[in-house]
Amino acid sequence: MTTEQLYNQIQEKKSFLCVGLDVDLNKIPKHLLALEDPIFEFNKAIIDATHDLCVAYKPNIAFFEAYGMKGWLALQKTINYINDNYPNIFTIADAKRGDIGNTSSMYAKAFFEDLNFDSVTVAPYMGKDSVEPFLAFENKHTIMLALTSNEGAFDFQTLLVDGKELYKQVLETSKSWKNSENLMYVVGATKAEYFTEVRKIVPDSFLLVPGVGAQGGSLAEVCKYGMNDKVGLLINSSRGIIYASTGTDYAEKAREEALKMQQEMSGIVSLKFKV
Ligand SMILES: O=c1ccn([C@@H]2O[C@H](COP(=O)(O)O)[C@@H](O)[C@H]2O)c(=O)[nH]1
Repeated sequence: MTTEQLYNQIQEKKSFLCVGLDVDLNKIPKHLLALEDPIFEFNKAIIDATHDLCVAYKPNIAFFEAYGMKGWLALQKTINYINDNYPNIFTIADAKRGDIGNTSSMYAKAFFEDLNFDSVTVAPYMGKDSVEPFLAFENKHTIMLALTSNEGAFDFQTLLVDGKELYKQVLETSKSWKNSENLMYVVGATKAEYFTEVRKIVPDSFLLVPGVGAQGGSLAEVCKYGMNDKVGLLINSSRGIIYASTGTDYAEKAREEALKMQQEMSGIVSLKFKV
């Protein structure tokens, strides 16, 4: 999917919501556990209930890998279900990969070719040759960790390197890499006050923003400081949506939570673009 197609979706749906699919068998409604593939059935119901309110889905790969072969199969069925039924929706494999170039190429093939995700999250720590293999794929996107939503982000990401915070160095340096137009960045919603600085360096890039909902970040604050002329944000909520209820009404309640976020986004988009 191109960024233009993603932007068209945002305009059509008046939403820049990304629903995170972090499926934990200890948290899903108990009646699903009797089914052959509870993870997929859970995801399918959530996707069917929210697809018109969001523009992206972000399965976090850890939640699938944790269940071995069954988890990997559920991931494959989930991504195929989205691609077959809702092909306009942007898909993010939240895998936080990155290794020596030779290995990164194989990670990229796994997520872009085999599973056919539109994007994958990548850690920048190993530098240029660990990220460029992901960038080589046309119309696929590499979402690099810049300033993460967790407390530990302050351990390294805000340290000064040659007088500049490390996350700023990461943003600036990555712009010089081959096919850098295929980059997007993760910036946590819990650090809304940093968005102005981020936008000075990457004014036009899409930012994937986790940390609203369960982690307490504010959608309004992120939009105030982080939105660009094409919105430029994908706001993720996982637990706040998918675990809105642990009863048989879980999909309905997930829809209600997604709708609340979409309505807030719609208000912001209408105000900003006077539509
Ligand atoms: O900085 C980051 C990067 C990734 N994440 C991931 O996003 C979701 C957030 O889930 P919530 O339930 O909405 O808190 C989860 O998959 C994280 O691994 C992040 O939170 N922060």
